Amino acid sequence: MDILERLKGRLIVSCQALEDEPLHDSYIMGKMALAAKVGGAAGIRANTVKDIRAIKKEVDLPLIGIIKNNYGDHPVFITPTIKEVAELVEEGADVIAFDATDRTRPDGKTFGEFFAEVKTRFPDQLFMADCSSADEAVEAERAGVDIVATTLVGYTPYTEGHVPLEALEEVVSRVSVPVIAEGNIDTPEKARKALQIGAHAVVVGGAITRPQLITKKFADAMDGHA
Ligand SMILES: CC(=O)N[C@H](C=O)[C@@H](O)[C@H](O)[C@H](O)COP(=O)(O)O
Repeated sequence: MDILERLKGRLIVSCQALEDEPLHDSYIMGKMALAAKVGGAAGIRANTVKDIRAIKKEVDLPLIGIIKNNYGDHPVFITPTIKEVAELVEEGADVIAFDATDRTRPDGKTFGEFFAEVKTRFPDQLFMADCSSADEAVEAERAGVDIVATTLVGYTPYTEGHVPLEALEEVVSRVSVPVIAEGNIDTPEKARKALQIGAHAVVVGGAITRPQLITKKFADAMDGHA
């Protein structure tokens, strides 16, 4: 069965902890991925070569790889240049995701220029476009990506406050490639709703793998009762 077929209608768990997060450790991300698999996840999304290697030791699920790289304070940081793409191809990531927003990248390229170069160099690789709007998803499809995702809805200045599931609905109505719902899907109900809207699969991160955020939800809800 091909990768997209294996992910259809299923949950993908994003296992990420950046340097400033309590669980920043590749061993822990490997175990998070194992816990996700035991719980029924069909795929994993992971950041960095180190984490991908640790996760592959624990699970044999389809993997969406990214490399978050900060070039100064440039706002495009999810797999921003072809250098990070090449590293992920080398690691054998099943799908490679990258920022596909309508913003110039740290090396001065537009998304279109970046992806044309990527596709020429790695014609057989599956690619997923992390978008913030339906217009960007349409543009990414036109450029030739295999999957579009709502990962960055609300994270660009021009989508601030946009509701992820509403954006998903618009994306689904305007593209033909599979759409992955990702970003602020923080309840099982929202995940199911995303599939009903027409998402091919759903990525959940923080609500499963960032315990500091989960704890805060409880602590906040209990505030004022001590
Ligand atoms: C905006 C950004 O940097 N998003 C990142 C993309 O890889 C991750 O930090 C998110 O955790 C991931 O997209 C899953 O989303 P959520 O954790 O909301 O379920």
